Formats: sequence, structure tokens, C-alpha cells
Amino acid sequence: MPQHQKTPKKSTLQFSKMHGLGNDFVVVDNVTQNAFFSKDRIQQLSDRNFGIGFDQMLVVEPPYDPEQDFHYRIFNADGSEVSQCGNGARCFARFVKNKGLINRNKITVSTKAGKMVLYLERDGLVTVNMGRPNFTPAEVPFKANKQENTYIIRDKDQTFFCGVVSMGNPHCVLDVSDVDNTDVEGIGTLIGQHDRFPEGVNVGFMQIIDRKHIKLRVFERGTGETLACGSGACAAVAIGQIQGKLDQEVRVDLPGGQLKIKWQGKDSLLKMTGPAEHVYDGHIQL
Ligand SMILES: N[C@H](CCC[C@H](N)C(=O)O)C(=O)O
Repeated sequence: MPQHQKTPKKSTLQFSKMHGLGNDFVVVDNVTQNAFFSKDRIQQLSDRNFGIGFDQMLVVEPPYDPEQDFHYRIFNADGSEVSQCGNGARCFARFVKNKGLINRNKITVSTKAGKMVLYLERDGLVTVNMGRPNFTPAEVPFKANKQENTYIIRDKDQTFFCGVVSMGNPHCVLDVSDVDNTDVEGIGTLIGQHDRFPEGVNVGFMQIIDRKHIKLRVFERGTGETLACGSGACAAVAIGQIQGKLDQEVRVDLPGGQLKIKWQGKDSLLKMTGPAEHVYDGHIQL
């Protein structure tokens, strides 16, 4: 090999940079590699000036049980490990196929939230079976005396009306009249730290255009506002449906682009379809 093209040293780790509608990820194959990242190291690597820069890190592992093809772990930019990542699931599917870790277009995977089935579609999009929305407050977790379609959350001199659901991770969704002129960071920070959410929460701001179309911005737990949030889009549609405002198939316009969400209510499985893009491959000095 010519001198200038040295192969990466042993102490480096290969990764792929990917995104789903601008919600961006570093994806690491820990099937053929074996890396451990401390919370501090993830925070360093997620920094957009001093590191690689990403919203979440996805670590792909061999399956934890024989029924699944893989397990994957999800770490927010602040290094916290979480259980669900909708845009990340689509990028995970694209990654394992691109890397030749699987040669099928239907992929089963487990995360801390449970099991999911992913489909690489012929049109290049990816469909994820995101499971059943869970409205039981204690399982979000959210402190409430009883389950409601809309809760009142008070903080000092402000009152918020919102829906609350788990998609495997906690979500709170507020209706707003103009999502482009909403204080997403201020309200997102305030509700995100509210003591009724003991494990924090992803805060969605939904502007209903009609029963089949919403605009959405999400202030994510452990990361801040992202250009898109897949599980947040699922949460907004599920909450909009139980509040009687949305139909079973909804187009969700996020700042980074569009997702299609389908949910037939009650105990049916919620499906999300959208893109997953590869940007570049790199390596990290360990
Ligand atoms: N961006 C992800 C959500 C990451 C969830 C994370 N912020 C959490 O703490 O639950 C998505 O597309 O669903």
C-alpha cells in the first residue's frame, strides 16, 4: 500500500456518520469491533466543535436473544443511555445492510425498550414497527393521580396543557398555534426538568394543520432541539389521536423533513416510515 495511505492503527475504531431528516448519529459496529465509550468520552465526541458532532451515538451489538438479528444501544449527546430512537432505528437498518452485517431487508432488533421489526423498502425509505404507545403514567414515567388524554402541568407562574406517552422513551406533547414562533428551548427546558418527569422527558410542540397533517418541533432529553425526532413524531400522532384531533395516517413535517406515521389506535402497532442517509465513514482514536 502506498506510504501515504496508511491503514488505520489498531487503536482506532471505524464509525459511520448518518442522519434521519437531520437528526444525526455516529453509528458504531460493535459486532465486528469491540469498543466501550465512557459518558465523558461520548460527550467529547458529540461536541460539534471539539468532537465529531452528533445528536445520538448508536452502538450495534450481536443479538441478546436468538430471535433477534441484532441489539443496539442508544446514547444521547450528554452520554445518557436511552431506550428508543426512531430516526436512529432507520439509520441502524441502513447501516447493517450497507456494512453487509445482514443481507435481508426485514431486520429484527432489540433495544432497552424491547423488540422492533424494521423494513428497508424498495423506494429507499425505511419502515419501523415502533410498537404500542404506552399511556400508563407510571410506565412513562410521569407522576399523575390517574391516566388522562390531556394533563395540566404547572410550573411557578406558567400552566401547560399536554399529552404524555411512552414510545419506549418518555414524551410530552403540547398543542401550539404557530410552531415556528414558539419558545421551544425555554418551555422544553422547563418541562424537561419538571419533577413530574422523574427520568426527564422529550418535549414535542405540535401545530395541527388538519386531521392528516401536523408540523412538529421536539426539544429532546439529553440533546436539546433536534431537526427531527422519530419517536417524537410517533408520540405526537398517538396523543393527537387519543385527544380526537388526528386520523390514523398522519404526515408529520419536522424542521428536517417529513415522516409518515400510521396507527390504528388501542393495542395496534404504530408504524413510522422515513429516510435514512449515510454521510461518511471515519475512524475514532480510542
Ligand atoms: N432522536 C430520537 C429520540 C432520541 C430519544 C432521546 N432524546 C431520549 O432521551 O429519549 C428519535 O428519533 O426518536
